[in-house]
Amino acid sequence: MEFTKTPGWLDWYAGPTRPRFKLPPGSVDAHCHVFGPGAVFPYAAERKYTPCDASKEQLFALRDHLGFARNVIVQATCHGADNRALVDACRASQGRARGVATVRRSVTNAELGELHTAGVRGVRFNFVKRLVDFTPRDELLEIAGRIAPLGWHVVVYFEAADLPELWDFFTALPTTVVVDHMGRPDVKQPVAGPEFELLIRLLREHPNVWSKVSCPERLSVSGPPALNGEQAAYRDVVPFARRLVETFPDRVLWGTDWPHPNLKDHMPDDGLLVDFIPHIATTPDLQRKLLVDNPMRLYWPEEC
Ligand SMILES: O=C(O)c1cc(C(=O)O)oc(=O)c1
Repeated sequence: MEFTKTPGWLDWYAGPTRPRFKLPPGSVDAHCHVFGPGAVFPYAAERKYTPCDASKEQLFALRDHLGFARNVIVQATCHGADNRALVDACRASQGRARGVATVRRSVTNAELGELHTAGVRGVRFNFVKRLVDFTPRDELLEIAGRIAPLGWHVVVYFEAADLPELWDFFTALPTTVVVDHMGRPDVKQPVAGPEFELLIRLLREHPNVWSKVSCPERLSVSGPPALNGEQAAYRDVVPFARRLVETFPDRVLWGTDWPHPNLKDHMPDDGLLVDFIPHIATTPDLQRKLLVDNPMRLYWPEEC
């Protein structure tokens, strides 16, 4: 199937270029979303933004276009704790997609079992204030305690400035903990500065903590290169992602973040995002760990 456009956010977007970087066989896009379609899977009443529809068919076409073998679909806040669109996409993927869901304390064990059967292997806790209302920490700890026996992990999304306050909560979690988007560092600060150093310390002192080295397009101040530009896209993010990849090669994941909700200034070219990878994972060994070995161990351990 061709990569097709939907009305709205994606409408003026020509579609991703084909990356020059050839992904290792079996690569996993370990952070992407499906949105709706809203007429079938309505957006949550408590959402802070309304996205464009971004269907599973479009996601799977993008996967094939870029050269990925599999997806990890992450529940976005605009769907709240209604995981139907995510489950529908995982089921339709014929085993090529896993999911990270959002659940509330009221979720039943039977519902958790159904999510597991559909392919869900984690829950996401979101602390980004522009995206969610506050959830009491005791509720989140209770959820983490219930999903741990299923072998699931917890994905956390937060702003770097909030890490000191969240530290005790993160280090109390009984599961593998995956930090979204490198903990959103301010890339104007030095890569060896105190803010990013705290994230590095979190991973160094807690071997159950992983990080996604995703979302240069959100973190960058320098932005994408001009068309036909020679320099690496989002080059100011490279030192941050590269430091994580080289220091913790067995605990990093990469994802497109398609369809890039809430980016107001530009629509990222997912082909360019793939071409960012060899700048942060500079050897075939690091690339294979980042794109194949690590996500497979976390999401398809039965195949490892
Ligand atoms: O930075 C964001 O706006 C964003 C939002 C969501 C979400 O709404 O869940 O997910 C992401 O990975 C990133």
